[in-house]
Amino acid sequence: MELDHHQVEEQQVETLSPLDHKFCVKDFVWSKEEWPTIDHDDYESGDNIPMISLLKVINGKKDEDYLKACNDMVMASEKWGFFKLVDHGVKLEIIENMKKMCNDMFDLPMEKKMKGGRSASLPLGYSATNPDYGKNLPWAEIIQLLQSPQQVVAFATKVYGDQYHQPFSDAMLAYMHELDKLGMLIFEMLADGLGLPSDFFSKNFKEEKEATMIRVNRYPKCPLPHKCLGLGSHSDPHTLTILLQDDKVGGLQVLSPNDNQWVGIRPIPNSFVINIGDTLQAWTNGKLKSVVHRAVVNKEKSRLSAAYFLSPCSQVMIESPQELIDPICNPRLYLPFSWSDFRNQLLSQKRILGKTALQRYLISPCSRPTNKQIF
Ligand SMILES: O=C(O)CCC(=O)C(=O)O
Ligand SMILES: [Fe+2]
Repeated sequence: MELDHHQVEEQQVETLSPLDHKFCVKDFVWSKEEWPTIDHDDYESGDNIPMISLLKVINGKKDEDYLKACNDMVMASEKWGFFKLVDHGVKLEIIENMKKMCNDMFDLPMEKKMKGGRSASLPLGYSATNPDYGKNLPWAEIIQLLQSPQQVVAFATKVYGDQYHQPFSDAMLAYMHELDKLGMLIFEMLADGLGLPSDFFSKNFKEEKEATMIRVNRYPKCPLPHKCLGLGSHSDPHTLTILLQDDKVGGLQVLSPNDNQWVGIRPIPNSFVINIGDTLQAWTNGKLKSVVHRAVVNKEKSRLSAAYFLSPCSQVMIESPQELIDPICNPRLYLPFSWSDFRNQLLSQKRILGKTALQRYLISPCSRPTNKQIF
């Protein structure tokens, strides 16, 4: 028998309820302005977002093919803030193993997962929905971990115990190691495409890995997908995001900087979606765009995504290079800031909706164009 709307809203949501509180579907209903306007599988308009292959790049030669791919990356990042990456060189086995380990963990009973539950002061570990969000709860379970091996092992040990944490820990660390390498290649390609020294970005990521992190989201089936969101509209504050979308079930939507319309990104097996974070937007004097996106849910299938957020060492100063500045037609937009200052500010803000985090570093907010997407 079909439930009516009211009965659906009153249903309990076991998979997203922490131990001490039972949520109902209605607790996850967002305010009307945020309701998705296009379905999770409406992808046509997103097909314009460029797809870049690294097939001819992985050999390491800086030839014509390499430079073309670098320019394509820069152009996509200027226009969309997003591109799709195929032939990326990360072994399928490493990706599949990470997905399996995360799915297995998400499948555990809540008491077990909650042994690795995040605390109020530190947003790392497991969480059923995101308690920071208050009114608009994300329809998602989340595992959020720093890249540091000690932290991964400590988390996995809390959930699985000393004897059984290894498969999870190894899978996560192997995945993050590969994504780090891929991230450095993308940074070098962006630098080459922008006419900067090749290591302009990548040299700042070398020693300390404390700030780089992974967020694995699992969005269960949702009985009310038109009023709920897996993840509300946001831009990623970090430098670069390497996102593994579910390879079958869509849900990632990008607010097109070109016409302010939501566009869905089609799932492509064995690909990554790359997007520019706020920090890289500031670092490139606004040339590369950090663009607002969100995750929508659906009634039929659960969906898994894993976002790897690359961040520089904490003391690195984010300051646009002279090459990207022209005092007359392209003046400096942001005050230099350290990643640790920005990160501390983000942690204190708890929840960032839309795209506001960079504003405090703007040199002259009033004289800037009023494009909501960019500033
Ligand atoms: O699930 C998705 O596709 C988007 C995830 C995302 O944007 C994030 O974790 O920051
Ligand atoms: Fe994101």
